[in-house]
Amino acid sequence: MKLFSAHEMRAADQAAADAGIPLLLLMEAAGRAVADAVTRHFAHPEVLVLCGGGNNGGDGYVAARHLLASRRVSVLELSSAPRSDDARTMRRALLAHGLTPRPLEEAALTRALEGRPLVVDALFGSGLTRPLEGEVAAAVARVNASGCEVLSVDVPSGVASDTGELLGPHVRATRTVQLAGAKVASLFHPARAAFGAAEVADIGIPKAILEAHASVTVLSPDGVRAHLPTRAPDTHKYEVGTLLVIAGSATYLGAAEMACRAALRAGAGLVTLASEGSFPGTWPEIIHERLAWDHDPLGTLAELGENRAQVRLIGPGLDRRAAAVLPALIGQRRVPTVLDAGALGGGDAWERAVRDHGRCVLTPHHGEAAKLLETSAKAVRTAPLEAARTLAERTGAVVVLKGATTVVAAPDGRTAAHAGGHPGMATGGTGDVLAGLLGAWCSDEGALFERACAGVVAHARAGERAGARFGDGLIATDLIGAFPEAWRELREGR
Ligand SMILES: NC(=O)C1=CN([C@@H]2O[C@H](COP(=O)(O)OP(=O)(O)OC[C@H]3O[C@@H](n4cnc5c(N)ncnc54)[C@H](O)[C@@H]3O)[C@@H](O)[C@H]2O)[C@@H](O)CC1
Ligand SMILES: Nc1ncnc2c1ncn2[C@@H]1O[C@H](COP(=O)(O)OP(=O)(O)O)[C@@H](O)[C@H]1O
Ligand SMILES: [K+]
Repeated sequence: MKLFSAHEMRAADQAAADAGIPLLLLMEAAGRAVADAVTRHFAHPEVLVLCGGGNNGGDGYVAARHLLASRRVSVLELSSAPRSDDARTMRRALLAHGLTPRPLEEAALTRALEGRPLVVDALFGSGLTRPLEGEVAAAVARVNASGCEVLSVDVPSGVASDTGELLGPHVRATRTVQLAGAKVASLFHPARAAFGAAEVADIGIPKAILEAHASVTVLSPDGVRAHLPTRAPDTHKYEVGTLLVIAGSATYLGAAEMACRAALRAGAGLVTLASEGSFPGTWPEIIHERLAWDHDPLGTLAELGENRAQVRLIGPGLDRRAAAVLPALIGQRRVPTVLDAGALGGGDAWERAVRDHGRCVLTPHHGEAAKLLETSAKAVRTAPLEAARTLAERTGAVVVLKGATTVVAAPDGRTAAHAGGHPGMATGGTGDVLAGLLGAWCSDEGALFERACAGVVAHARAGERAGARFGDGLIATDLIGAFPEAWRELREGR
């Protein structure tokens, strides 16, 4: 499934019109899809449709007409003269069926809500240009306070469709029928919550046109299945990807260990941890190589044979002293290299090393991305798609921008987003687990973007499984425990 900005959606509409499918046809399909969703999900005998002056209101008139056959329908409208020609046409069609919209005034709305109807919110869609205020804002507040169930058309009115940020008063929908494609706001918090249950309705725009106009893919288990690693029955450990993990410090040895454990559970052929100090070795499968950051660490690492480091993961819990050699360390081997946490150093030399390397995967959270982009974490949170794309373009690396919704961006512009997982994953170490499993899965250097996408979905699925068991009290090692079953579910399409 694709994710659309308002601009991309308008371009797709226009392309459909140019190809011979006028907007009026799309509006008819949109309104019918909304009426169908009402029939499928709500039993209310009474439906109150609120129509704005744009095309979103036009969809509302169409839905009202289709619902007349099965429900008691009333329509309140923001302006008695809709601005768009198509919406005007649809309003006339409704009049022809004997239903006359009334002005959306305070007294009329209060009276209508007393009957506890299902409210169909067709006030504003993707054409919102500024926060709601005045009478409209008051009407939205009244609808929210009424406790009535609300089905929003395309976007909950007042939510700006291109950002997860909430700009002002908005409808809190029970369900939203998005038209033709998912909107950016439906995937990112906090706006995501305003959509309630979100679905996408096909309104007759040809698939090829939709594909050509959207730049972001919404990740799903079905979408990444083809990119899960598989192994031949006669394979051996040096063929499925050996991983060198350069990580850990006296304080953060656990981060290194969790990354190594996750990599093993994600099928790495051999996992070697290079860190300073002694390693407790609670998992005997992890091979430990001692490293001294003050004494020729690059020399020690160079001595490790090629076959021990077909992929590298650098960063979880990394000793601060490693910062001095990071650029040289990144450039030391040209194998796929995942850079996480302490290895996301930033600065000119670091950026050059990452770019020259050309096979890196960066896994910043919002704070780390902000540091790399020399901006604020708030700016990254407000525009995560742009932040991930910019970083990927600047560094030539695949970027996994982590958060409640995670964005994956490739230097060639491909972008994907995933809103899975569980809020319990907001706990120390879950990022180390992701880094470890990406290390295991990024052995296919021709498909770093695809493997990163698959890893993000599998990690989130493990979080969902662990969340179902432990709730908000889940801890990072629970993800490792849940991972094999999550991987199997993805593979088998369960
Ligand atoms: N491909 C699609 O997705 C299709 C979308 N259609 C509908 O068209 C909608 C977009 O239509 P429009 O572009 O007409 O936009 P809207 O229907 O969202 O309305 C925007 C109108 O309200 C005004 N406005 C914006 N913000 C305001 C504010 N805060 N206070 C008061 N007035 C404000 C604008 O000037 C504009 O006239 C979609 O959301 C969808 O419902 C369908 O009708 C057909 C196809
Ligand atoms: N509310 C949430 N919902 C879903 N996933 C989340 C949520 N919060 C965090 N995550 C996921 O958990 C991981 C946290 O990573 P990170 O912040 O690097 O943690 P740490 O550095 O402690 O390991 C990321 O993969 C992120 O996508
Ligand atoms: K709406």
